[in-house]
Amino acid sequence: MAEKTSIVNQKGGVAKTTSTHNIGVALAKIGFKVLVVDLDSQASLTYSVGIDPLSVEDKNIVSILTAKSTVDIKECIYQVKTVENLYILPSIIDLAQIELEMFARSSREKILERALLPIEDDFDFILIDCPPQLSVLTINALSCSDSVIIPVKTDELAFRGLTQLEDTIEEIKELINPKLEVIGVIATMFEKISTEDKRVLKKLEEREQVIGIIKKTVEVKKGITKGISIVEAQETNEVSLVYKKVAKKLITKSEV
Ligand SMILES: Nc1ncnc2c1ncn2[C@@H]1O[C@H](COP(=O)(O)OP(=O)(O)OP(=O)(O)O)[C@@H](O)[C@H]1O
Repeated sequence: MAEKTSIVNQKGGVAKTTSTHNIGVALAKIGFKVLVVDLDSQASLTYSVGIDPLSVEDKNIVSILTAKSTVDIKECIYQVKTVENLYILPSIIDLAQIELEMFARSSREKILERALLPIEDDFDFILIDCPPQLSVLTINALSCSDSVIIPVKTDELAFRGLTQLEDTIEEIKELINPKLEVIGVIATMFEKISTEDKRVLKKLEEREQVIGIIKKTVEVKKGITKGISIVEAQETNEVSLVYKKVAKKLITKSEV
């Protein structure tokens, strides 16, 4: 059965998508079969792996989360062309609309878990890129995951949002999913020359299990329009090495 990990933070623009993509590529390159799930209606992860959401309009995450869906999830999963062993369950803009429908259903926290059940044994790892809200979609991701990775941008506002996120994770552990384990925080877009970044990183390290520090660099953005992650484009780049280290943490967790 796949190790399922949510990449989560209710703050926007903290590198959830970038982290999901790069950790997914790192795991796939080792030889694991990996599914990345785009749970964000902005469909950034879908774009990042080189898929136009319009080209998957009929078969995507919405198809399987909709009430009374009869679509086979296997038909909604696409191979990422540039990376062997990497697959995506893509998103489209309509995902925002089905949240309301999901909210009205009973067992609303378990809709994603039920949807993923038929393919769990087909993958070694499933990474879920969560939306930037503590919405019913995020709750679904946390409810079905074995573990959580939290990307946090090294600025004061991002740091302040952590308590609310950790409270939510604790509540989900208590009420819905006792197996959920926080693997740690990735400090993202860190700029060494910034005093604020250094101060926030120090506070993060004092309070959290920091499993990686990702520097802010233009190299990360470069591949996005081509659908190529930095772990693919520049295997030995410092950022790639950190994402590979984080991937190894997940492997260790899955072996326990
Ligand atoms: N290490 C980095 N250096 C420079 N830019 C980065 C880095 N990591 C991510 N970015 C850029 O920051 C922006 C936000 O990143 P990303 O989309 O991964 O964040 P997110 O948390 O998924 O956002 P959202 O909450 O909107 O889904 C993107 O333009 C991305 O290319």
